[in-house]
Amino acid sequence: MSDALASSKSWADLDDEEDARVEFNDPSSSSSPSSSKQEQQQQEQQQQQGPVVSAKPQDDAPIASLASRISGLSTSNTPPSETASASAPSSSSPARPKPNTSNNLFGKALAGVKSDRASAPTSTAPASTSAAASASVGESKKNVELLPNNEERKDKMNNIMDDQEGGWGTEPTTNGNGAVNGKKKEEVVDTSMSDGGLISNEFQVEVKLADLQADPNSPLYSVQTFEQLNLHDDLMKGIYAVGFKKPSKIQEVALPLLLSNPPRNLIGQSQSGTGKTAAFSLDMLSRVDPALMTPQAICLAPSRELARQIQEVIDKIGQFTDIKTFLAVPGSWSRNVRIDKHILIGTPGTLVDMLSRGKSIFDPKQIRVFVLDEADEMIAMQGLGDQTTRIKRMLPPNVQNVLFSATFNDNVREFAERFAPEANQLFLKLENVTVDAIKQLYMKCNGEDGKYDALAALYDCMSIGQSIVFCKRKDTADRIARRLTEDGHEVASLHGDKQSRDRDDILDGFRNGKTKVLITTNVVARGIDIQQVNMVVNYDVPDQGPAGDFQPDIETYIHRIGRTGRFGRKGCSVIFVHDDRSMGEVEFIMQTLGKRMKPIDAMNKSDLDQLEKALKAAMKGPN
Ligand SMILES: Nc1ncnc2c1ncn2[C@@H]1O[C@H](COP(=O)(O)OP(=O)(O)OP(=O)(O)O)[C@@H](O)[C@H]1O
Repeated sequence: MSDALASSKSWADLDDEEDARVEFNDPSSSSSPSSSKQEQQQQEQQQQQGPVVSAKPQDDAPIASLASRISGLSTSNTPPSETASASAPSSSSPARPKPNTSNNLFGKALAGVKSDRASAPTSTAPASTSAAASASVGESKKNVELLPNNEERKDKMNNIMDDQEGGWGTEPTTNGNGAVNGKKKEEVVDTSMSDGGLISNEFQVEVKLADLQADPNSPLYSVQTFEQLNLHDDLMKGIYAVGFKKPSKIQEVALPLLLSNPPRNLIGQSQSGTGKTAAFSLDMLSRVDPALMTPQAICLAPSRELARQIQEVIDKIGQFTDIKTFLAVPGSWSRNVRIDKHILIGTPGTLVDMLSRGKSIFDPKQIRVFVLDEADEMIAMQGLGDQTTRIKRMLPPNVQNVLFSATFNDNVREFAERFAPEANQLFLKLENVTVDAIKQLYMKCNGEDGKYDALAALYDCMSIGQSIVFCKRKDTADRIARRLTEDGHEVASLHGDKQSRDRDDILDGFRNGKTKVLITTNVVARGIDIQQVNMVVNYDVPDQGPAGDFQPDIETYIHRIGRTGRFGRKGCSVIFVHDDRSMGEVEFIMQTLGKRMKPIDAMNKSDLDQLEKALKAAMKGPN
């Protein structure tokens, strides 16, 4: 294939697609929006408050200093000299912030109940923009503005492609302790959240985390223990119950920032599968007052599947508290019934519906914490941003806004800073955004039809553990699922045109291991955490749709491949290339992320053998 970006017929054919941002419809079918136009007009007529201004800046220097010692993260409060300094581990702990028990709004919350808390930091240095964070923005600007076809890109591509010799299956791993391939293992931890929960998985995967969490270069590394994070005893019991031994980097750095008082906004970025959910869940669980029987925290997610998953995590970590959760998704609530649970987890359309009924479902003025998971998607102008902003305007001005995602591109980042003013900020440098344990491959296919043949050839590999195949369009997902089934393979398909109940059943079937291969759209590209997924196939290169000139959608690529390689596990991703344009797009992704992808041939036995070996190794965990 040539380097040129010749547009192909199959590409031009996509022009008539409806841009749903999340997934693309078969043009002949209709989609069902979560709130009707009429209801939206009613909601728009409602009186709305001005933009939220949040907590005053305060001194987070000890925490910023902690962040700066841990490689990969930069905070808005980190002086340049510290950010540039070594990433060596330190045994010293930062001063622990103390919840402000005199604060009326937060005084009775769980965070304030524990008596033996350390003092809060006292100085009042204002927040500043991190030099390291700015540097990473500059870098990403430089990369993202370019599409392939210039000299700089070619040079960079040559460097990336030159680096492709050698095997890619099971190379030995070393860490800061000198352990090689797990020889120094002390403990075996099963971190499966599915264990003992609503959904149990017969396909248990064991992983040894001790070495990874002792490696300063790992996003799972921390210098502290959960015990040092000043959490309530009942939440500590929950953490032990789910099997967490040590916080990840994002948990260790974000939690003190989230829990300090007065509450302050936070924008947090961390790689996929590094434990962001537990970080914001612990914040919400710490801040609500169990004695007050009304919603006090809202967590929004872009899909019902992710909202359900987050609810499950909160319920498990909060199982020793009296805090109750409510799932706010289409079909889960009644117009006549007031909600008396403490934490709402839901999708924006449903929350808009609920709030359009004034205070009859719940009183928005009681909300203290507003969390956006997958925040870049939730505030994106072309995405769910409208609804999210409308919800926010109905909340009290001093609500704590918490925005988490694995990706924040430059545009979204600016918007996030306006959405969550004066926030503590934790951003990754572009080169750290993807998880190294995910082996990224690309596969040349013989035209659009050849993609199906390649997928069928990969089936045996895909069913070694569990796999997710991402398509651009819902009808493609259905079509290839049907063909694979007719060809004797067991697969399920999931997308937004399915009934809610069916969607739940299909994902549960996949989560508990009954289905090994899930063919889907971007509806589960983000957030879904199924640890035994060891392979992701990008059947179609993700693109930005008509609004983005069909350019490659780097963020979606990162989230899709992030469905594997969760919390220290290994995984493989394969992206299909079927013409010059898709090749150019894959090169662009490699260039932007600075990561090589190895070519692999579905018809080459040796390649498939290697893939099989890598996938089997990935099933056993990181070691
Ligand atoms: N401290 C910990 N120790 C062990 N396992 C953990 C810890 N924190 C989280 N996990 C596990 O790591 C997995 C990934 O966590 P989570 O789903 O929160 O990732 P995430 O950062 O939100 O990813 P994404 O960006 O894809 O949404 C989960 O299975 C969770 O149970």
